[in-house]
Amino acid sequence: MASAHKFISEPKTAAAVHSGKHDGGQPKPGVDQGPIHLINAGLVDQLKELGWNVQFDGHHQFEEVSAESDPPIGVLKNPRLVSRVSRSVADVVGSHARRGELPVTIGGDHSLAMGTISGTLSHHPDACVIWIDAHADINTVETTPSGNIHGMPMSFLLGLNKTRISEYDWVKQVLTPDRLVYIGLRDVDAGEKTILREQGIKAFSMHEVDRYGIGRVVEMALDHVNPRRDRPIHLTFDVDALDPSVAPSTGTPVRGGLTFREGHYICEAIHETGLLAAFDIMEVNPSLADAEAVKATVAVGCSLVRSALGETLL
Ligand SMILES: NC(=[NH2+])NCCC[C@H](N)C(=O)O
Ligand SMILES: [Mn+2]
Ligand SMILES: [Mn+2]
Repeated sequence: MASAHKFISEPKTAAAVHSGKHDGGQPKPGVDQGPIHLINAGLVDQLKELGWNVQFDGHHQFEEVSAESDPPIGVLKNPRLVSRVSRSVADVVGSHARRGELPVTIGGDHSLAMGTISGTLSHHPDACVIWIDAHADINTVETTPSGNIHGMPMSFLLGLNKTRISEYDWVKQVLTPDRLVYIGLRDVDAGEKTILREQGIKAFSMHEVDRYGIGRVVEMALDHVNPRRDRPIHLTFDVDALDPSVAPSTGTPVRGGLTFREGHYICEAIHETGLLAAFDIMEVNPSLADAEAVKATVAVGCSLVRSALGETLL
């Protein structure tokens, strides 16, 4: 079919690996070191071996915002730092996308998705978002139980906050609830459940993964956000979607998660659509486990990126 795969008629060959060294969206130190570990594990060369022309931007040195000059706004913690870092990530991802490259962002905490998704949508306004996570990260200023902004990026992207925080005015409300789908959820706050219901947002929790199997779930997720398979896809993957036995070194682990294969299957299946426009791997925190568990988490982070960028088993 000529029209079905418009977006892939020119296959992408250039990947821009972008390091989101950032921890301001949550309280546990170390998640800003995640990208250093993935790069040191050889990710760039691994992608080159897959045939990609890889440009590594280096570890981004974000503007410093000292804790003293960043008091909470309402309940939001580190609000200026998170906003400024995400904003510069949006610029970087957007400019790579405009050059026809596939931006791969290595986090860092998941508040960065405010930036990565804003960047993707600035170039592909019709893109859809597939969000792989134990958490929905859709708390609003009104519902957040923690004030940690890594639990909130989706509320800003969808314009759900009733309280205006002018620091976040740059986040344009370009995504619509029908172009978002979740897979892997199992720790969703009460306020978030209400939002998902009221906004009619499609979510496949671990319950649906158990019931239908991951193959059917990915197909149903794509049918929902991408019925004609013509929308560019932004795939954002929080490693805590995986079971803690697979990815132990992360800030908010939740038992009962995706298996190693289920996680990789998602990435492989999205690659097969030919529609992948941007990929994020988030929340690897190398300081929360012993050396062996850290190594396993970093390795799985790298292999998820490889799967999303076309590594196959045969
Ligand atoms: N990106 C993450 N790991 N998010 C965890 C969010 C946890 C909780 N729902 C909160 O709002 O604080
Ligand atoms: Mn997350
Ligand atoms: Mn999570």
